[in-house]
Amino acid sequence: MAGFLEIAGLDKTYRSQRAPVHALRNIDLEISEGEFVCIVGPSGCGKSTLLRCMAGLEPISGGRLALQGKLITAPPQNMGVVFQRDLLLEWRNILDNVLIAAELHDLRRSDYKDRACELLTLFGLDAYLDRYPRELSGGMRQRVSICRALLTDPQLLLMDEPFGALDPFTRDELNSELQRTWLATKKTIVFITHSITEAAYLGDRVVVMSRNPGHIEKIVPIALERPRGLDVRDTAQFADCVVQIRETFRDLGIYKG
Ligand SMILES: Nc1ncnc2c1ncn2[C@@H]1O[C@H](COP(=O)(O)OP(=O)(O)OP(=O)(O)O)[C@@H](O)[C@H]1O
Repeated sequence: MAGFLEIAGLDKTYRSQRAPVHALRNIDLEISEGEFVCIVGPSGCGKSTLLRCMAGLEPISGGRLALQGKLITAPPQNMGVVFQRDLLLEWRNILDNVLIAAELHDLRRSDYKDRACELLTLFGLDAYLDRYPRELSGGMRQRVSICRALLTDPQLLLMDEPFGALDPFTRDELNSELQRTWLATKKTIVFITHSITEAAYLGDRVVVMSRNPGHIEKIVPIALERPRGLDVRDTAQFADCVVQIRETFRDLGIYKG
């Protein structure tokens, strides 16, 4: 479905007692249902701002932002969000942490318990239902936060640097798991990352952003077959995609390597 998520001429300026900050300028982006879109860009180019606007957590200053034709003015029901910090509640066990998503949507916990267990099993955490967050590794904690975001079966999943704090092995593992989940469920995913390789591995398209103020510089389609094994990253086709993205940053003077 074309135009599942529509962003047209979006502008965002933060206003406070200090000088206004023009964070986003004239963002145009149409995302189809079931698409996996990655957004990559240097620090401060407005990636998180854009995601928070999509999540209805930040008002826009101009332009249009709509999900399935409905303007986004508050967090939509059919959306899940995963942040870099897992935001788990330390005093709740893993199952109860996942079930928070039902409580937040005013849904009955008992109706979602089976689904929570299914998701935790899918992510290899079935032996940890009654454990507490402090007993889990960083990768396991982030898996729990993905299960929480998926609990109410949202059509749209927004992910802000979810694997940025993880070691490279765990990050690879979660990249594969996320792709597998996406292929099985065909959710629409918007995924923010600082890693060009991660973006090219996961995305159907990679949106390349630049700053001052934040804007879209280029959109690179990634025509690699699915499912993608991690070794796709060793292919010439993959290298071509990475070079296209990296060259954009080099031309902008952002990437000097
Ligand atoms: N609440 C806020 N009030 C004022 N300015 C803000 C606010 N949040 C972000 N900004 C500014 O907006 C711009 C974009 O910030 P944002 O966090 O969206 O960038 P980013 O690309 O996600 O950065 P990073 O990759 O470092 O997380 C920056 O100049 C930042 O200082």
